Amino acid sequence: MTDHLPANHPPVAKLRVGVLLVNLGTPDAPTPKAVRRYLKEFLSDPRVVEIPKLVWWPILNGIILNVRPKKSAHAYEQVWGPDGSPLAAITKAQAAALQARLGDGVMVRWAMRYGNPALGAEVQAMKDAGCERILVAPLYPQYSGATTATVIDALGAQLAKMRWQPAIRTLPPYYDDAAHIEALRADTVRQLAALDFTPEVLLLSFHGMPERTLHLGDPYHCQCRKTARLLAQALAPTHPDLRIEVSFQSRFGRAKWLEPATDAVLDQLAKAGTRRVAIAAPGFSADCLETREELAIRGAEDFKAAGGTHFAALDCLNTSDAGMAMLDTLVRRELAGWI
Ligand SMILES: C=CC1=C(C)c2cc3[nH]c(cc4nc(cc5[nH]c(cc1n2)c(C)c5CCC(=O)O)C(CCC(=O)O)=C4C)c(C)c3C=C
Ligand SMILES: [Fe+2]
Ligand SMILES: [Fe+2]
Repeated sequence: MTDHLPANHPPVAKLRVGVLLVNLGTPDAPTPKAVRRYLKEFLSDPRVVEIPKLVWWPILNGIILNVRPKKSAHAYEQVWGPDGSPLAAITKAQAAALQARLGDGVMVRWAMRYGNPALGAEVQAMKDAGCERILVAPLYPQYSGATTATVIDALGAQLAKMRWQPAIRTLPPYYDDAAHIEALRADTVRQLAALDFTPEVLLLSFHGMPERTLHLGDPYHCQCRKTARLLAQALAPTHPDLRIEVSFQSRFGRAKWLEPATDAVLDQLAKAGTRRVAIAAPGFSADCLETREELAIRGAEDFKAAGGTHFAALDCLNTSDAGMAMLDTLVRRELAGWI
């Protein structure tokens, strides 16, 4: 069926279905230069920093991009692994594991919203490889304008450049999905059983957002709270004595962020006599700087400095059996009728 094409026409590939896993993004190297490039792209997105450009640009270019890259590069250095940034390495491994589960009829790739591999380039590469139908899956359980919506914005920008667009589906937020809660429950139980102490408190730490976004109608805060409530209910039968608390981490800038703040809660817990804490981050589908450095390193230091004796940061779902079974379920559901 290709004999009508001109001789210089690009090859017409076999039709395939594609799945693109997307996470936030990360620098290419743990150096101030690479971190600066990444932060510039990330923090120039008006969905992430909702301050008028005329006000924000001098602050970003004059102060933040001169100060923060050095500090953040030092933090990245502490978590950088042989495969690079944990966020990129784990997202890549999730794509490989999902590919193995879905088989050759589906092409699974991964992208970063900021940095590399770039989302637009991956969508183009999948279309070039014959994917006329693509499921784009932002790996954020809870929706927010600063995360999920920016993935869809970047997807739209790529589609706007394409003469021959693929058909698109997107994975909805899955904060309260039974498959998600069950994966969190099972993986938390597994990790708690492997600890060499019994925590009094399980602190569920979600990435923060400016509080203003909640009042403007962003559902993120409510979705975090619901994930936490459902997970607490699911853990109650096996862990009736475990106190479960919720906090928000990674405050950025001067505005008021969602509260209570993770560092303040760890401090208060220790000062009020809690000695043994486990912390989990059910808003992150993969471990990253914010979990491995901010929680596992700095959280442990702060908790112990305030009087705590035992501290464990649990892994995110990453490529665990429970996590991959969940992704398999969520993705197959969206691919119904396509495969
Ligand atoms: C999981 C959901 C996330 C939300 C919501 C979110 C909001 C948000 N973040 C910033 C600023 C920064 N975040 C940074 C890192 C970072 N953030 C998320 C996820 C969410 N962010 C992840 C997964 C990561 C880790 C990236 C990695 O490379 O491992 C950073 C960069 C690191 C640093 O310099 O501290 C910034 C800055 C804002 C302003 C915001 C909401 C408006
Ligand atoms: Fe963030
Ligand atoms: Fe941070």
